[in-house]
Amino acid sequence: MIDLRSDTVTRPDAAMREAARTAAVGDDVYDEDPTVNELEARAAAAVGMDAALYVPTGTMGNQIAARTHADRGDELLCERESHIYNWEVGGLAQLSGLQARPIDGGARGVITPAAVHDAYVERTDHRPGTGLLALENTHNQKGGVAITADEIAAAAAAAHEHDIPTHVDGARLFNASVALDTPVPRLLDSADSVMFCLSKGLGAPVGSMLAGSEAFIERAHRNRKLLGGGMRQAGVIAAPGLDALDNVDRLAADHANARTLAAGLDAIDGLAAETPETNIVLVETDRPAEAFVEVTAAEGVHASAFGEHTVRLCTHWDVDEDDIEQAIECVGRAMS
Ligand SMILES: Cc1ncc(COP(=O)(O)O)c(CN[C@H](C(=O)O)[C@H](C)O)c1O
Repeated sequence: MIDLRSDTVTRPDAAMREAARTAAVGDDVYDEDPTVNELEARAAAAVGMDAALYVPTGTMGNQIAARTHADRGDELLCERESHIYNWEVGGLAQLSGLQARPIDGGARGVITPAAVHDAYVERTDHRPGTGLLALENTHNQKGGVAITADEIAAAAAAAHEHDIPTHVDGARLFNASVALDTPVPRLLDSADSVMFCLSKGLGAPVGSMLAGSEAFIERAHRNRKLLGGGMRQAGVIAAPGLDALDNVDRLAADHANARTLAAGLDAIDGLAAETPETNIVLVETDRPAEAFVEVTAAEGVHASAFGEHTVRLCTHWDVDEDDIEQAIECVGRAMS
């Protein structure tokens, strides 16, 4: 089975397993786990922010950011098809009492300064004020679109005109960095916080990083405990994350495989796939997406239904060029 459902399915390599086995550990609730502390320092440096916090999942990282930046009853501006709005179980409302105000970011999921100004709400006795702007890079639902540093900075600058912070859901930010040949800190020039995943294309089995100012991370640390994310000897799962930070350059192979996959699928009757910007391929199919997923699974390829006639396939480090060629053949048989 060639598993292209997501890059969340990546499995740790031998080096990661050895790092986990030999990790120095301590009680991270008391900030005494040396491996977690090393990972947090390296992650902060990698994104150009003052501090970072190790969290079990990207969802928790985003939800901690929302709760830390905004107050109960605030509005959070986000893109209409963003993960924080669509795929986190209504956590903004459930966990933080926030009201999401989704903005249509168009074909590429880019929120413009004008859209920020239009959506901003000043807090009054009648209106909930805007408390946070949440951006997403790369944009998952739009097909892994890599949003440029200037586009991120322009939206964040508009938010800052209203004294609103900007959080970047950077689950795949390193994919954007590689695709745009832009250093990650440049992609975050005007952002106030970022969450990025170690557990997706970077290959770690568990974990994401939330980064921002020292003061923000101190408050986020307490909100992580509130949400049950205070961990003990977490060095065992954090150690592979240190390896993951050394894996960034290999993302280019995932992007090349995605381009090959998209071209191969686009040549199959009944399918249409645009050239991907990163590791996510969106395929429009002439049959219901669920039916496509079912028949391709029977032929040995796992994909994800991402819309009525839209299927998502993600490349990642457990899939090589031969797998991609095989996947194209399998889908061709499924469509014949
Ligand atoms: C942009 C973005 N931000 C946050 C998350 C949440 O990360 P985790 O909670 O799964 O670690 C995801 C995971 N995305 C998963 C996937 O793509 O298969 C599913 C949809 O939740 C994401 O794509």
